[in-house]
Amino acid sequence: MKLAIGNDHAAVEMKNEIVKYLEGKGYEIINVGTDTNESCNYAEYGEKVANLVASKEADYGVLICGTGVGISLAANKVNGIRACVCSEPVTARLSKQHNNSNVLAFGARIIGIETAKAIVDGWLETEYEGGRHDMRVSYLTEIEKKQKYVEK
Ligand SMILES: O=C[C@H](O)[C@H](O)[C@H](O)COP(=O)(O)O
Repeated sequence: MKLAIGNDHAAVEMKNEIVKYLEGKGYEIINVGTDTNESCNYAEYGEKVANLVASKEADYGVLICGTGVGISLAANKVNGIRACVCSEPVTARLSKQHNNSNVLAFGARIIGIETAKAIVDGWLETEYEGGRHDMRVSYLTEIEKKQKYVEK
């Protein structure tokens, strides 16, 4: 499985740990995050990962910034992306099972590395359930198609 990973300056160390952890488990990683502590814009990295997932160059995306919020907001602007910020594994699992999330986000300033690993494990191990959730998840795509308010 191919995973795209992105991060801003707040999450370089955690990104490196997570990349090492996931590579150790056999995942192929496309790292498009920053590798320096120089202040940068999380939105650029959320966009990069989202585009890799939307274009199917990656199966899933993992995003890390200070809180996970800004970088997931950016990813969710890309059509087809369902990015969820999770600070514990139960929400991460349910975001896949019920919401078919395709991008996982969390905050390097919010959680520790062991929680981050548990969140990533739970999310990657869980499958989308389908069934009653299909029409709800499909409606998210319908919202994208209906979008008409463009901020200039
Ligand atoms: O949602 C945004 C992220 O948490 C950023 O990592 C954070 O805003 C960066 O903050 P600072 O510029 O103070 O390092």
